[in-house]
Amino acid sequence: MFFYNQAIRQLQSRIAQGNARVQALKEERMELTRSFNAIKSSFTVAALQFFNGQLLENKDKADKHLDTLSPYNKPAWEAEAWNAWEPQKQDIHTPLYFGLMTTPLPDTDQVFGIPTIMDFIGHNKCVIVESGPEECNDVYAFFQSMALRINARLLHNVNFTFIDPSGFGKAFPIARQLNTRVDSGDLFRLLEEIGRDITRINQTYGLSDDRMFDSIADAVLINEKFEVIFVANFLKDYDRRVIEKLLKIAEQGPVAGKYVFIHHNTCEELPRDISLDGIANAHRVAISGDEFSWKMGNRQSIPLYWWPDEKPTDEITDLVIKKIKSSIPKENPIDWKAIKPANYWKETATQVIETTVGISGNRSPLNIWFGHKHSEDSRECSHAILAGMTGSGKSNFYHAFILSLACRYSPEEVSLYLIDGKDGVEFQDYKQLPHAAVVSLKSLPGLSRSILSDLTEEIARRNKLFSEEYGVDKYENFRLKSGGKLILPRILLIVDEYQELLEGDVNAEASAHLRLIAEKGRSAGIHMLLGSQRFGAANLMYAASIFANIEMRIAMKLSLSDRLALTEFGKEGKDLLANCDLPGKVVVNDRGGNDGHNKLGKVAIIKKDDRLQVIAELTAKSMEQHIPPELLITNIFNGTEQPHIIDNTQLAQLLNHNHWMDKQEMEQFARKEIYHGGIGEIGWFSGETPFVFWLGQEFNVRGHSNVVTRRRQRENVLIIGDNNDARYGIMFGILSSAVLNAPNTDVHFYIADKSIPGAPWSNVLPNFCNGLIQEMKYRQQFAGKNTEVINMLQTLTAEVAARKDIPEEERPQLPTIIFMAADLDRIDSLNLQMNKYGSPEETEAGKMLRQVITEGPALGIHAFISFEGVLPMYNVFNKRNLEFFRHRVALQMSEQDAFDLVRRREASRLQAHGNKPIAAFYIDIGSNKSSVFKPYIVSKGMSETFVKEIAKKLVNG
Ligand SMILES: Nc1ncnc2c1ncn2[C@@H]1O[C@H](COP(=O)(O)OP(=O)(O)OP(=O)(O)O)[C@@H](O)[C@H]1O
Repeated sequence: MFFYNQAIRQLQSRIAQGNARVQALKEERMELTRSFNAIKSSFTVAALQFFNGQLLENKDKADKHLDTLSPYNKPAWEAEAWNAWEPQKQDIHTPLYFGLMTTPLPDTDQVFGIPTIMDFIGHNKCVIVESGPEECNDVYAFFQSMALRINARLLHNVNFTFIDPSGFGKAFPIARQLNTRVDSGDLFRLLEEIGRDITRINQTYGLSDDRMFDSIADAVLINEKFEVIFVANFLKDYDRRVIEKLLKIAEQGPVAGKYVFIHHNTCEELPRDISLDGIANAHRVAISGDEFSWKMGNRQSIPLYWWPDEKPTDEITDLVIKKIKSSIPKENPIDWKAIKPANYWKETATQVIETTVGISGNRSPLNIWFGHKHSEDSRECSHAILAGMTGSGKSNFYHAFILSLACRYSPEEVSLYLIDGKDGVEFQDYKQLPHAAVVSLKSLPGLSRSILSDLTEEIARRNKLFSEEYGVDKYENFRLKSGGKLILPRILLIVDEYQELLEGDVNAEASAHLRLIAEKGRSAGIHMLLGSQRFGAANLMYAASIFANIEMRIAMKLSLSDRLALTEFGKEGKDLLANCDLPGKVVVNDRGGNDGHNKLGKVAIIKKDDRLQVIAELTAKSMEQHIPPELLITNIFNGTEQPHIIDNTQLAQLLNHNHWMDKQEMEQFARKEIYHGGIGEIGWFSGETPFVFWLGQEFNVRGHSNVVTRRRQRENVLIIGDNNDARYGIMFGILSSAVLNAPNTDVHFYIADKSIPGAPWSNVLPNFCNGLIQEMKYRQQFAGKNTEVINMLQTLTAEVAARKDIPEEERPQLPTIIFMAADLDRIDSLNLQMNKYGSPEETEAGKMLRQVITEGPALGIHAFISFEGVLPMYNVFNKRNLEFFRHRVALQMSEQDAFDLVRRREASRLQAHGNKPIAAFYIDIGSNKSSVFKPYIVSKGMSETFVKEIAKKLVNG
């Protein structure tokens, strides 16, 4: 019995044990189900289907299903899938594949596996991966994979930061292939920078847990990017400040679009009062030994084994990155919204000129302004500086800025001086812009400097005018006091590549001018915007005083070294600049770079066609509105090219007068200051029948070198030089000017041309005679053959004799005679002959020539004689005949010849800057006035156009 009882008890106990085991198994199963259900919530439908057993039951079906996954979420890096992959816009919120999870199925020897996919972007999550020291490399491999998957997901909208103080970056070989935040080497500073960025983004866009970075409209995000921060071997070589900062970023970052992956090496102990468990928003995984486990929150439940996503091969990494880089950045260019023509020119520049160039932050306008704002604590902003490396979008900035300004303000309000300091032709299209007073392309530094000097003179002129005539001390008060009676626009000087101005500036002239404009420009209503690759310039003197007056700082993408070395912005501005990684992104600060006033924005892009259309509309508007003609003059200067006579704004005044000016009008025009569109020739008295002939463009903005002849002795012109294109260009300029001085009743032409037949320049003078002079019915004679030239001299000497017989008081009525003769040394009978004593003597024909030269000018017959060199000249003239030429023009020649001809060394140094542009020297021996200029070019098409233009305007009116 006892035996049975004992057996029964044993049985009962085994039953109880069995029951307990069944109960335990039941509980285990229930726990398993609960856990799986919990896991389900973070899996996509795709994953669930595997979970439901399909992976095991039907491998084919499962494989098929795998095929439908996008490469982003496909386990393993399959070359085939990524080869076919096209980077394109996608839903950034879909979960991210991050490894394979397996678990042994209860009661079977089968293993169940699912791809794990975590909610990431937009889910306020960070990731903490724990590992022992042995598994560090597995974690780094996993991070590499994550970085590449995230990059493939977010394409150009993400930046990465890799932190690896103990391994000196070894953990992240992929870093060099991705866009990374610039690391100055100071980890704490880097994290501080990220922290400030988070604050700024939260504040700019009003972000919170309910309204996270990813939910802001795409359009607003044009200025911002997601950022993913990978942290290797956490705790080894991380100091306390860094740890605290990092954990804060991990917690706070996701709202502002900054996500952190931390690798926690568990062999390093956390400081006692710091716990990673405190990070509520972490996905946590652990890699320990050969067992991987998945924790849901803090709960360790079922034995799940996590196989982290493997590192992609180098080939796949290269392939994916290459595809991303060559895809077009998904950035939203901002369209330049033109103001409607009906709304052009509605603003006045009395206090400020201000315009929008793009948008900043949460869609507020990004403005650039100059002047004095009485609102906003009465601030002034006189000048601006813009820095951006090549490709940063500087050119587009200029276009957007110039044109939106030109649409808002009429040429009576704003006048532009545009200088392209380097080789660029950026401002080419603005030659037609009615606001452009000066457009200078490919300028030689000397020219650019002269523009600055021009502006400093204008400052002095304006300040004098304001104080003496209006009793005020600044532009704004002048505007108010003058009540619009005197029109004086604000002037804005824009110099691209301003550092070029300082090239070869031994006397620091440019620096001195810049300083003066910087300090004194504001009161005169003269502002400047200097642009360059970087803010400073090596040769800039007085930089401190210049920059102290440049309140507006504009920075686009800068080279790393320039950004780190910046002093023009505070800490905040420098941080913000890290965001300027695409063309058009810009940081603007209108308070001298002070923190708290930076705006990160994007410049609107304006296409070339739109640009040209706006310019055309503005030009048309300037015609309708009867803007004073002197405000519409554009002085064009192209540094390396010869100028065309059409670009001569003084001459254009005569041309645009639509009929020849009468003597009084001419006198008025000639005496008007060059700055106001006149010739600046105060000694012009119409009683002396003066004529003005232009030779070429001076090496300054407004100047056009000219010869003014009067009816006095010695008023002849010599033109010497072996550059025939230039020499004939000068003659062409003289003849064209003559036509503009007076109608056919008042000028006659005698032209003798002995140029080498067939030479390119040989038809300049005949063409002129046959074309313009004939068409406009000027009396003219042309001599090409030797005998014709001799006959011409006879006619002219007879004319001299006849004029002498006319009473003096009647002589002013006689028409002016222009006698132009080229290369007369090619006529033997004009060359000096040796007499029997061996000294050179004039021939008969030579004597006639001398008579015309000596007696002609006082009688209104002026000779314009040209030779290829000083020697050929001495074949025809005695040295003493030279004194009858008050006006002398020389092209590059030897020092000896230069002294002989123009008494100055300059003529031997004309081409010191190189072959282009060709330069010439003019001197008035009488007054010692001299100038260096670029002779006009005679290109056939252009000259004909010009000639036709003259005929059309002056004859037909
Ligand atoms: N605001 C913008 N938005 C979008 N794209 C822009 C913007 N600004 C410029 N880009 C693009 O960037 C490229 C470079 O622009 P841009 O020529 O203005 O730069 P840059 O700094 O003047 O360069 P470079 O000095 O080489 O002339 C162009 O293809 C242009 O279309």
